[in-house]
Amino acid sequence: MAKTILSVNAGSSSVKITFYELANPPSPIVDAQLSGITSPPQSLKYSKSSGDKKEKVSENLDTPPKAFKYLLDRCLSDAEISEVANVQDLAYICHRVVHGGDYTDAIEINDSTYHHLEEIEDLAPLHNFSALEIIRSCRKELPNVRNIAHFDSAFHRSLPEHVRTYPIDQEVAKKNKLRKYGFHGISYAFILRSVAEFLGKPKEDTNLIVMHIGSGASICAIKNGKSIDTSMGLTPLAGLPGATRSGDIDPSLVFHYTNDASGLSPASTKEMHISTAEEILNKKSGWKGLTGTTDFAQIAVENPPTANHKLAFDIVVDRISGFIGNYFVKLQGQLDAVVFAGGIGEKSSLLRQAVTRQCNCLGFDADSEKNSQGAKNDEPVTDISTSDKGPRTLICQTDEQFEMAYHTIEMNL
Ligand SMILES: Nc1ncnc2c1ncn2[C@@H]1O[C@H](COP(=O)(O)OP(=O)(O)O)[C@@H](O)[C@H]1O
Ligand SMILES: CC(=O)OP(=O)(O)O
Ligand SMILES: [Mg+2]
Repeated sequence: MAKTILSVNAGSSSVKITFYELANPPSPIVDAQLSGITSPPQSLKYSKSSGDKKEKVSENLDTPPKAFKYLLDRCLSDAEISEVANVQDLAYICHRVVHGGDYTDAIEINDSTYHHLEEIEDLAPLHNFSALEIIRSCRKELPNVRNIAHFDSAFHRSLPEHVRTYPIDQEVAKKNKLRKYGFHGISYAFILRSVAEFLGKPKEDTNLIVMHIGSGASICAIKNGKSIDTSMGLTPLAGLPGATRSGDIDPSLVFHYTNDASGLSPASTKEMHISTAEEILNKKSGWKGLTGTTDFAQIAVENPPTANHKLAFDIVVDRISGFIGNYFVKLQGQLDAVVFAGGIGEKSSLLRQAVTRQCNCLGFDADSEKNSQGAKNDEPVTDISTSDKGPRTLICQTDEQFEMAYHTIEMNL
């Protein structure tokens, strides 16, 4: 029996798991995704070679660990895919861990690396806590399987010092590890490889502005295959607004919003401590704070249902365009392509249209017909540019689970 590899991607609004045959490149067997974790009802998308289907979920799976357990049981109990039924054949479980602190590459989890990850959990409690809980349960339930942690922050190891440093007292900054880390790096690594291949260029010669726009949204400037700036910071709160995250605001705002900004949020638990300010800016802001919905498909429509829906759309377009202008300058206009990715970047033609129109003066544009047709089904990269000249406008169907499986095999552990 061939060995298998499982990739687990616990995001802010979804958990996605994929089983692969352990081969180079890894070949997918089954993929199960649960979305709507922050806004019930949750829905399950289940895909294998015989086709895709959507399934209703009757249990309330409102945390990533609950969703992971449900998805795993769903795959393991599928009699049609005998390849994954036997957990003895599972060689690796790859885990997406958003914050990797100073780690610059993926690592195998053992007692010592696990404890180190627990120590840096406080840097991003809202993100790392769930991933660590999933890792803990895998180590306990499947003790013979090797667990590999892949970090969103690792891709940004190349950020220049003047970009990653905050202008604050450097003694405090060093002691408390306060700097820009950046996230969505597993996705950026997949996109860089796929786009460089599509353009027929070596990664080392490729310059891109890439948007990963999903429930969490960020943007990255890639120069000669390396991240030179990105919009998220110490935590995934900085930069662009997200489904429930404010993105950049004046930091003083929190003290005017609530008198109790530094108090413990009622959402804190014995194991996970978060302040009221963190809770408000991470969970109660973004387009949910503006409109009440976390679903961007209800906001990116021709006729928005309320003025606040239109405002939310305009804010997102404005903030994205601002970063594109900034990164265009940092790349000195030497740009091969502008890339849209992530749940929203890949699916919302309206968002792509509005952003490319706003940035039209930089020499790239989207063809309205190609843009409305969107990403081609089985192809990672689709070109939606208007002309053959200038930087390409691309959609990339990013795949963090694949990237983790691919990189695990590449690491040759
Ligand atoms: N057709 C669409 N138009 C606009 N937004 C969409 C569309 N389809 C899905 N989305 C949005 O994509 C987001 C989820 O993106 P995804 O990258 O999967 O999120 P995450 O990984 O952060 O959980 C949700 O906000 C959802 O509403
Ligand atoms: C880093 C981050 O925001 O991740 P996600 O978009 O998956 O929530
Ligand atoms: Mg995601």
